[in-house]
Amino acid sequence: MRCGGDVDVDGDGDVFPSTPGKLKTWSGGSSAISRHHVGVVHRCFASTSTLFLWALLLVALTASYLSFAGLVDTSSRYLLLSASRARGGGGGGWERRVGESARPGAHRGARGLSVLVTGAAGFVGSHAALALRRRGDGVVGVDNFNAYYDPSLKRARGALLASHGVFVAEGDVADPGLLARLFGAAPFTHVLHLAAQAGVRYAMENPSSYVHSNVAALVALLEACRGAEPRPALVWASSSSVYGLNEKVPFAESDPTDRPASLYAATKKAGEAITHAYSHIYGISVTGLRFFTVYGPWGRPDMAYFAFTRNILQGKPITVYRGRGGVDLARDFTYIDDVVRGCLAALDTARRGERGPAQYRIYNLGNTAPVTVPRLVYLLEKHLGVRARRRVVDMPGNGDVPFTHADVARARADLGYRPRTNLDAGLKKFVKWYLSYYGYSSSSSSSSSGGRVVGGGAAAATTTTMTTTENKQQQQQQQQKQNRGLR
Ligand SMILES: O=C(O)[C@H]1O[C@H](OP(=O)(O)OP(=O)(O)OC[C@H]2O[C@@H](n3ccc(=O)[nH]c3=O)[C@H](O)[C@@H]2O)[C@H](O)[C@@H](O)[C@@H]1O
Repeated sequence: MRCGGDVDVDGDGDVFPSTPGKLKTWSGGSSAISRHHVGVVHRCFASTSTLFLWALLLVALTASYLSFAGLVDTSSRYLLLSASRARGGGGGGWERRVGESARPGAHRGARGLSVLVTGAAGFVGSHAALALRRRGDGVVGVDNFNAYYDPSLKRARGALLASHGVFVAEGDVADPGLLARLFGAAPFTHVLHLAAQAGVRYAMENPSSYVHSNVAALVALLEACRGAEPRPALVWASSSSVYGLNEKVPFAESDPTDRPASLYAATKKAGEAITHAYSHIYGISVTGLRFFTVYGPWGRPDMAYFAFTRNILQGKPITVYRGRGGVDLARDFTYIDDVVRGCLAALDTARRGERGPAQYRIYNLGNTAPVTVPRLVYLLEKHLGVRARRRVVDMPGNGDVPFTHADVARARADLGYRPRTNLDAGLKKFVKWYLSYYGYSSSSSSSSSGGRVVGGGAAAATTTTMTTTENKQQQQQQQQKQNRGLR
């Protein structure tokens, strides 16, 4: 029995009992119920004006509840949105900037691609993003600017992209919220996925970073791609390291890749399997590019050619690994411009939105001319004009492989890929850039750990210790050239 909601349980004068069960315990006999009933009815409905007041109270309570619920809903949505914006480094204009940067140019000859480049502040990513922008494609970058190597170098690449109108969103590709915002803000036709945890030997120090960046982030990206409208074609960076302990040379895409020598290689191999599954199930066009030891200006400080240069200039010894039986190690060192051309050709030839099975391709992008590590050191000495202090040691069991050598027949046939730069010419360009960026004695870029620059290493204008006025002028001219482009 309810009047305005409740009945007095304890008979202490409270009108509103809390539960029907309490009503039962209270109702000792029919007369009691009846007496109480009558009393309550009497108290509740003693007059019409009381009834009217209760009705008014009810209406007011309901109205205030509804407006409070609406307020809670609105404000929680607002808070969620704010949190997600903060994560994406955004603000009011974030979506607008993504949209503008993603829009292809309208000039004649433009291909009209709209490309999301992950790892855009990285070595290959920054070059590829700028090359796309230069030919008129829409480009948006994303990068987490992590500290695997000197983040100031990544910031400098990012600044260069910004000066060419490429917006780089700061965040982790493994964050589905960030990806949802990016895909919500622009209709990307292609994704060039270059974000990764690179480096073969660092996997022994920090294995989980490889699982996070090379596996979890890849899956997050594929999930975003499959839900995107239009659905973008994916071109991504695999690695020559997938050939692992393979001894047949040159390495062809059809060779077995089931004996990885490092966790890095294993995660890249896993990436090939994962992208195949997504391509098969969801019909996503996928192209995996196996890069062969890419080097060049604006390169990665953790790689041998870069770390050797730094040490040679500082008069520090370099460690040259030697293979079993004293055999020199060799790499199919590939110049950055050749790799970028391969990336753009892969994007241009990716088929999207067709009926039938989705395109799934794998290509080697190498130089087809392996060079030994001692020869690399000799070439660096030549271009730097400084003798290296070598420390030759047996190759430690750290995931390294003795040699790599690409067969690029497939890439040549399908992508028109033809590497043009030999190691001598490429290192000459690298050394020129290095000296213009760091100067002849780059003290602040010197602290290293496992070949990684841990701190310092900003743009030439702030870090060089060049001594002569002539050098300073030369450096300023080179800096101006850099501001016009990466190469
Ligand atoms: O091609 C690839 O797939 C890989 O190429 C490079 O890996 P790596 O070829 O090992 O390149 P470096 O680390 O620059 O080493 C080049 C050569 O120098 C040797 N090395 C390296 C470091 C050192 O201190 N001394 C030394 O002799 C290595 O053993 C290797 O033979 C990249 O670091 C990987 O991210 C990439 O995926």
